[in-house]
Amino acid sequence: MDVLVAAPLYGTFTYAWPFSDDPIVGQRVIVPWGRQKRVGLIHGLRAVVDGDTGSDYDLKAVERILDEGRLLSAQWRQLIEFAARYYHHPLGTVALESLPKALRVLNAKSEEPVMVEKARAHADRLAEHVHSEHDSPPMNEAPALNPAQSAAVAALVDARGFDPYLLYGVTGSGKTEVYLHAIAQRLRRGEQVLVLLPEINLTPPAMALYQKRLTGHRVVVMHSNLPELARTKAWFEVASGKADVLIGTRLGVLTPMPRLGFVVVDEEHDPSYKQQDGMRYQARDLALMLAKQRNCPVVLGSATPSLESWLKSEQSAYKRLDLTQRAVPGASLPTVELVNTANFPPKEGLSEPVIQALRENLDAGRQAIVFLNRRGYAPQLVCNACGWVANCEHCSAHMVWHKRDMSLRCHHCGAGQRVPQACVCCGNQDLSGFGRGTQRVEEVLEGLFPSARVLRLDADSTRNKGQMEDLLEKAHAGEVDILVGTQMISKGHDFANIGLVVALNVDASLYSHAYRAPERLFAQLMQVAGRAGRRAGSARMLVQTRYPQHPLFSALMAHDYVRFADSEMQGRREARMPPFSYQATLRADHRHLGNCIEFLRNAKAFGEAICAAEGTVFLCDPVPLSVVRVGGIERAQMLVESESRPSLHAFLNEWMNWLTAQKGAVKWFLEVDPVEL
Ligand SMILES: Nc1ncnc2c1ncn2[C@@H]1O[C@H](COP(=O)(O)OP(=O)(O)OP(=O)(O)O)[C@@H](O)[C@H]1O
Ligand SMILES: [Zn+2]
Repeated sequence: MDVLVAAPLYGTFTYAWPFSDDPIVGQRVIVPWGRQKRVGLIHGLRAVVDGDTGSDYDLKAVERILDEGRLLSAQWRQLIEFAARYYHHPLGTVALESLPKALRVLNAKSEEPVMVEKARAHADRLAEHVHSEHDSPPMNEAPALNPAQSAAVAALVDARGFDPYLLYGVTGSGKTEVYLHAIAQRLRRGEQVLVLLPEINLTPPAMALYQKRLTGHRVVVMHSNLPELARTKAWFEVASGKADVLIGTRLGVLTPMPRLGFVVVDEEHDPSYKQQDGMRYQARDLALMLAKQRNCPVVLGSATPSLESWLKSEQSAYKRLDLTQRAVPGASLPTVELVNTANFPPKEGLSEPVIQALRENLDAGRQAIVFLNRRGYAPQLVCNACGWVANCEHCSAHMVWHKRDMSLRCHHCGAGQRVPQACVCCGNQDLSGFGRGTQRVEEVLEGLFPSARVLRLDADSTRNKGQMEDLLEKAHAGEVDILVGTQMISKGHDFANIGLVVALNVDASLYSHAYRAPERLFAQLMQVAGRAGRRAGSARMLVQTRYPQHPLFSALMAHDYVRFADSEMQGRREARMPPFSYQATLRADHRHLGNCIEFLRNAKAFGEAICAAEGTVFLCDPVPLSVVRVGGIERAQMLVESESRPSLHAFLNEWMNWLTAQKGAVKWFLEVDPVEL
């Protein structure tokens, strides 16, 4: 019998079956694995004929059966198989790592953790799902839809079979309301619904809203920060078909949903849908594949769609649903103003017009957002005498100064240390921070507006359990006057009283060499602008920049996504960049960069031999990553491109055969559709 095991090896492993009950594909078992035991998943059955091969006698036997019946359906395996194939990742790893930990990791005594039985029993106890066309769930407190929303809902309710939609709705246009109405109707047909959100911090408000509206239905949430038991319970509820709606971050897409009938991907443009380690999948893309396999409609929603999705809608592969107005009567998009820092040099990061606007906004009793995408106090700690800069010992990066806990921290490898009393080079005690992060801006704001309640929301202030919910609740309850934060506060949240948004530090991304940087910056600025003016009353956004003439800003000031997308698309088309070409990168990691480069050169030479005849796939030269060393390991990569997706994958298949055969100390991995280059 063929068993999948989580191991960085391609293929299945064959074991003997010593039990009288028949094995079932999709059942979990315990198998011996070297000197250990591991959870395996039965993937295929094959009859071993007596004396068939000489190796039969050393075929190890399955030790225990973990599930009474089939745990994982053929439908689920179909998606997992697609993902493994498409991302060229070992199937066993993909399959097992998509499960909650309790279902794939044995306890210290090599037994299944008790948690699994608890979670399973919990789901068993839940009432069997019943539905009827007549028991319309009461949509409590739902506002009456406007005509554009109604049209969108009608399309999504009527959709049958695989049918992708792009819900292009400006910020605050009531996309959530469209999802809710469509979902309520689809639930009446007994369908299960998957709702993907890009970030954990968006799940608590979504959960509260969905539960309130969809009374009588079971709504569960799944993300990587859930306690293990809660996640395992949620998994069984969804996989048994007892839960009706799954609200999840990207890992939600890999959860089995037997009654799946509708898929929603909110904020589809968001880079967080891309997994950045292990199998580097794009959850939005997998959600589309899922909908295709399950033959059901899927809606991608955004005010700033990814160029990939926008192109599909232009080619009519996705049907577009437009919401062009804000939903709340009297609400309007903020006016966007640029503050030229050449004319208004910032003091401590804030220019005079910004300070003035903050003051007026406070006086008007409204909340403000100050957005900058850099956490910590200062990105560098410098000696004012000799110019020494605190660098990470393990990475080619500066240490970030975190003033609250007097530490220096590396944002690449996580290394931390106390701030030195004096320069380690010359002994001078005059050290200062260069540049500013959210903590420093928070401090500056507290100094400027002593009576204002300033609150910081970033990865550091929300590290402890429940902290993020508490802070967001405060912001929603109006117990905060100025919110300082990273992209965490910039998207999705429906704040009621934001009268002003200030964007700082945007210039670096304006002229970044990364080809997706403008797309990302534009989306970020549109999204954070979108937090303002969501109820009646006017609102402003101020962007501090040295380059006010940049074309990105004129589109931003006009809230004109389409103009921006058109011009960006034009550039990509001319340069044959995605979405007009398909890419993969091969990364190599080793203590010495030279070894990485040599490995990649060999891979390139072999790759060129494969594709020489065809000429449809192009291999670029290996290059070191911009942050070359992280945690003592040096990294390099090479890009592979093709204008044809099938050609690229045909090439990658062959290339993988060579790569997997390589022995040596260089660690490598392949990334398909990379976002960071
Ligand atoms: N038809 C309606 N009438 C009145 N208010 C509405 C209506 N539809 C939605 N709203 C309200 O409009 C606000 C914004 O809606 P929602 O959060 O769904 O916007 P969104 O399109 O998801 O925006 P974003 O892209 O910025 O996240 C919410 O407070 C919502 O309750
Ligand atoms: Zn480091």
